[in-house]
Amino acid sequence: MLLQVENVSKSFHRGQQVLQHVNVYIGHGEIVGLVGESGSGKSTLAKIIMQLEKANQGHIHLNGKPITKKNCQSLYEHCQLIFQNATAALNPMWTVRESLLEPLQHKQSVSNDYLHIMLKKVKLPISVLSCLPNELSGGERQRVNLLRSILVEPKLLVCDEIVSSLDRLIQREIIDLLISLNKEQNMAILFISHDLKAVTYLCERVYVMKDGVIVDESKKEQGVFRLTNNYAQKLFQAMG
Ligand SMILES: Nc1ncnc2c1ncn2[C@@H]1O[C@H](COP(=O)(O)OP(=O)(O)OP(=O)(O)O)[C@@H](O)[C@H]1O
Repeated sequence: MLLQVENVSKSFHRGQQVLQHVNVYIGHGEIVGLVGESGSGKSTLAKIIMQLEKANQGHIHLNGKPITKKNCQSLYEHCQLIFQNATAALNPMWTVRESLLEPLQHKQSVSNDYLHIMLKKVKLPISVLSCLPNELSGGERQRVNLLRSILVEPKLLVCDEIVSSLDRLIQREIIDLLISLNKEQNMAILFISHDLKAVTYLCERVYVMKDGVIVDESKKEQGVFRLTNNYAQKLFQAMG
């Protein structure tokens, strides 16, 4: 097992229970979806997995080892988070080259050849290396963001609504890119999205969250999820 979220609960200061006894697991190289209405707690769970928020209760295990604030360096070597707002994720003062190389500082230096190969993989021209984020389109920025995360060769990529703000064609390209990265590098993906069509296309398994509770889970069989919970069925039926 790559990632195990065990019995995680979270409430913020106002006392509202945002996550309740959440259990989620992700196998090596598995692509798993997490869906649910706005405010159901998906991003909070992503932040707890990445140790950006502290759970009130429960544990996170990576490769069978508990993750804590103290050993989160190993977490960041193996797990990367990308979120919707690609603009906010990139330093506006840094060129694309600087942004791409920054997470690799503690690793051996990366050759230009390797960087060029990887740019090709995410379908970006070499010329973007000298650009600032504001000189790129939204889709290009999200690709830079994705490349920045995959250069460290993570075992798990947590994607929080990464395609929502992009047009359909670019969404599809990014999703197909995720599929090829999953195949080539056996990189597991936790794909958090409102877009149930994208989730059905990309993910092998899905969790459905409602008001901070995982209400259903299903593997994909013959292209569809076999959901049993009433709410989960309605959610997927609504996608048409
Ligand atoms: N830092 C915070 N302080 C207080 N409440 C918070 C904080 N972060 C999130 N919440 C609350 O937790 C609940 C869940 O938010 P969260 O962002 O996890 O939902 P979500 O399912 O990711 O929603 P969306 O799909 O709209 O991104 C919301 O009611 C939100 O207001």
